[in-house]
Amino acid sequence: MRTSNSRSTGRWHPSPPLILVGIALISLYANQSSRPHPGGTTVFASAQNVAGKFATRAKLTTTKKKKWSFWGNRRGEAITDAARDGELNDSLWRRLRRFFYGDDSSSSWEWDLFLAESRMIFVSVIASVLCAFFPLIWCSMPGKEISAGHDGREEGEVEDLVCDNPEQLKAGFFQSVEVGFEDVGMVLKQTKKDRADRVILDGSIRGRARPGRMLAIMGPSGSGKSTLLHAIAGNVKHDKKISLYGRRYINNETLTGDSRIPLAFIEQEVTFFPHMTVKETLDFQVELKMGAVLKTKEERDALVQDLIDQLRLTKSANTIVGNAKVRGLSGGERKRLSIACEMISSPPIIFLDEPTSGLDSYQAAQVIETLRRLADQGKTIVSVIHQPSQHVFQLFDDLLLLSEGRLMYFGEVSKVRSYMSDLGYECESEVGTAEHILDCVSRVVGADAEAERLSEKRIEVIASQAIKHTRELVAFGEDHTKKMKHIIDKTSTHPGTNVFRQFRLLLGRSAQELFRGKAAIMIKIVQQVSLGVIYGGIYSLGNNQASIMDRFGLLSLIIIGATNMAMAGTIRSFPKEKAIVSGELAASMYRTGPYFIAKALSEIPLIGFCNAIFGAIIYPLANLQKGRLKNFLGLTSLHSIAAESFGLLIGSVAPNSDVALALFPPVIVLNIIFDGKNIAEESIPWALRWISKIGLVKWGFTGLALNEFQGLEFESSGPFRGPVTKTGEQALARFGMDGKTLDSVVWAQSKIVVCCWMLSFMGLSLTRQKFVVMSNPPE
Ligand SMILES: Nc1ncnc2c1ncn2[C@@H]1O[C@H](COP(=O)(O)OP(=O)(O)OP(=O)(O)O)[C@@H](O)[C@H]1O
Repeated sequence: MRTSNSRSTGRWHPSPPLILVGIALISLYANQSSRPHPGGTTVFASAQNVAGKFATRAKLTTTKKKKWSFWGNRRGEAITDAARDGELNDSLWRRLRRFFYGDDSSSSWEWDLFLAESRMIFVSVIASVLCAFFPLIWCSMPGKEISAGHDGREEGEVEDLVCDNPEQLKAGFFQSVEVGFEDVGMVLKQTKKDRADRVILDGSIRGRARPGRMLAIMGPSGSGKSTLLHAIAGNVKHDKKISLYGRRYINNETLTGDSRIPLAFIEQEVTFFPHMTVKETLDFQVELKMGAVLKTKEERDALVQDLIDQLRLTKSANTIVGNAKVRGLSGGERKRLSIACEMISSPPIIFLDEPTSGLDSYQAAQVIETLRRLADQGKTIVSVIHQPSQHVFQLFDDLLLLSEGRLMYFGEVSKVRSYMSDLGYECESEVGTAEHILDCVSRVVGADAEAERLSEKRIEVIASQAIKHTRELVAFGEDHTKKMKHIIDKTSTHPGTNVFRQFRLLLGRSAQELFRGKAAIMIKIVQQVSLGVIYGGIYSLGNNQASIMDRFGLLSLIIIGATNMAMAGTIRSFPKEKAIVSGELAASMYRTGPYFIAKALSEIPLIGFCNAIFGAIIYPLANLQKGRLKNFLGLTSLHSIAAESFGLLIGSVAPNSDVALALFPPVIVLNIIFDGKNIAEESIPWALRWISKIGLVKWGFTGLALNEFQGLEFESSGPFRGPVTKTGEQALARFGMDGKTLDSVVWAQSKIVVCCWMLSFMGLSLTRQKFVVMSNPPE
């Protein structure tokens, strides 16, 4: 544990990977739009190219070893000179004119080219601002601070406690931890002026959780239990309508409002990759979290076995975790597995939000007994618990009782029954304590008015007594101006192992999940076979004039179908995975880059296999051009990868699966409209032309059309559709595909894949959870 008196500024800084993503995107854009020497421009050169577009000095290096230097807007002239000298090929000029003007016929092209370049400078500046500085702008918006600065304290009063590695958590300051809190309140501001703000926690809440003890937070539904648990942990999700205040202490030291206590937080719903066994899940997490500390496999295996034994998971060690669709662990075992995962770095404090929800009484007792054993080892345990049995209730040491956001009791579990009796709310002998106290603090609604009034009065009495009682019981130092501690837990921002190991582990997990999901694989195979048979049964391509239209129709259907399947599949499945991955990224188990690459690579074999099945059926049945099957498989596979990346992008930026699914239809419709044959490039409105450049369907269709039509010859026999077309090249010219090459298609699809990954990476980074900072309680 390091300490320092410097206070962190707490502003978000654009991380180097994000800046690189921005630069790379602009470079790709530059390469796409102004490549003076196709194939000769390096990424470095295009990055410099972009710098030139920012009206700064730029040098362009080509493989021809020619060097040009020019200043800002002289670049247009330089390109003009180069073009005059024959250095600049004609297609760039055409592309520039088409992109910016919609035609390429003007003869005053030198001046126009200069204008076009100037516009590109403008577009590039906008793009650069959006790509590279958007994260900075976004995170600088009000409420985006993620660290110190909101507690109203002077500089120098805060001491940073920097925790660098998991071993440090166990030593020193965090070895044996008491967590205290007082005057905790939360108000939900209403946006409509005529409505009063809603009090969720009333500011009367105080208590402490001590090492070796278990604190239960109880209360009727909606009383604020989960909110309080998150508020103490520093985990309340950012919402500009929320105002949170209070004070928190660790071992009697005051914490800053933005400190997140280094604890294990086990949420109500924990999701795992369903096809991994208990042991595989723990192996994976132990290696990622503790790889740097536990260097040998024996050490890691020993920790995994220890966790399995402690959490009583021995019998199910080789059972898959499962989920609602796949049969696996029982609910209680899954809960204990989630505790085991959180115990890997041996945190001294464990917070749990309703660990027994959805479990039968036997399983609930097993989970709480497990927690009891951990408390007996010296851990500090705080758990929200809902209607516990008497046995489970008695396993806890302390109780914090809430009703309607107000404190009703804080103290020992063993004393609460007599405490309520002393207040005049005697419990009948046959009623359990937990049941009785919940009855005491629950408002009667919908019964007769008298019962409602009495329950209201009872809550008032208990609440006012609780404030007095707790003030006597829980007192923290009154000197609130003393130095505060600001916890910087670097163990939660740095993965425990290097990127190559992260990549290897993530690749293994993705592949395992994919290939063990036999039902999903079967569905994909059946889809491919049925589509192949349907298309093959309808189309039988000959060489007459009508076969030209048939070919274009079939290829278009193949591409639209492949786009639909790949994109929709990813959009449906990724949000579920994102829930797990976001948690793991937030816990900094690994970086986003290795995750994306591993995910994409793991899917390639299955994509290739499915396309091979489809190709093997459709090719002979539909009588597509012989000798082009290999290219066909490569192009459809690349297209599926691109469509999956696009789906990944939508899944990453969308806040939930509903939004992701709502985005799918407009995206696919736009793709189909701009697929290269539904609207002529010249007729596309200027502002929308970029869509056709990044159109998935367009590039996929172009690729298949080039592969199929090039080298084909058609008979002059009917039925006729317009003038006689003799060669495949003439047919391609109908849709403006003459002069295009398969290389350009592969290049464009690869750029789409890379851009989608990068944007998904940014999406995941930007949608990372932020938390509300606790301010000082009002005086
Ligand atoms: N961010 C928020 N925005 C709107 N309402 C909120 C927010 N956080 C909490 N609330 C409201 O505060 C109240 C308390 O919620 P909380 O989840 O803490 O209750 P609880 O006691 O844990 O309930 P349960 O036992 O049913 O889970 C609820 O009415 C909830 O709707």
